[in-house]
Amino acid sequence: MTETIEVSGLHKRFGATVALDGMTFTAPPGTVTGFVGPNGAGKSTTMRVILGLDRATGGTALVGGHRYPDLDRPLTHLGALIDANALHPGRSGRNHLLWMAHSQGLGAGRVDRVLEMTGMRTVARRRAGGYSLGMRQRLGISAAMLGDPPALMLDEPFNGLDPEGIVWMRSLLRDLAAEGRTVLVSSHLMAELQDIAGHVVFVGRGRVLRAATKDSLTAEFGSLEAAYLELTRGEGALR
Ligand SMILES: Nc1ncnc2c1ncn2[C@@H]1O[C@H](COP(=O)(O)OP(=O)(O)OP(=O)(O)O)[C@@H](O)[C@H]1O
Repeated sequence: MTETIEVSGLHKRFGATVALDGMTFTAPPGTVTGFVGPNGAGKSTTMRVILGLDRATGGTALVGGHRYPDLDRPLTHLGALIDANALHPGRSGRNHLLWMAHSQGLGAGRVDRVLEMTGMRTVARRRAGGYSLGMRQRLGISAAMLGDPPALMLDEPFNGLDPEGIVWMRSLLRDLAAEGRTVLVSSHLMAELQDIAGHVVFVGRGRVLRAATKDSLTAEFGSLEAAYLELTRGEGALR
């Protein structure tokens, strides 16, 4: 079960704004790949293009060699957490997952297993509208894990988690990568990635500034935070 996430030469504009300007990198199996850069660098747009939610004007985005929209039962190839708020507030967390599972030919047993894995079992029958951001993030991870996919792509998964949740998320991501999965994680929190990332892709203004192993970056700059500050200097203007 290995599925590499590969983006090559992605271009995307929103009107006059260039969101992606030749974005190219690979997230390999068996490691956490950190995807980092200032606000507006193009991280979320890249993830949305990979999922087929935004259409690039050029380039390719492949999961295990295939375009995500072409995959049969896509949740069994790539699990994604893009927007933890994308929930029907009146529906329970469990019903939200049951509906997703059904669309992929997966049963209620798998739903209960992922709810257990993310610590959501006891609150899963409550209305999702009453969930804290941390609970919504955990439900989003549950959804991403539904199809037991070999690749995961998570946009800011540490957002809204309390310290216990952050420790839990770190060890979950580390374990998922240790199982051989591809784990692509965007974050602004270099301290969270320092311990768990094997590779880091730094981006700014829609393209890659540097992609390297965490060890080589730490050897060169001292820490990921120092690497971030050096590599993204001047790239941070909100666009
Ligand atoms: N739907 C949209 N309409 C117009 N512009 C957009 C849209 N989505 C993204 N953009 C613009 O594209 C650029 C890249 O945005 P994107 O959200 O991909 O960056 P990001 O790296 O994820 O930022 P952040 O760290 O703030 O989440 C920004 O200039 C943003 O304003």
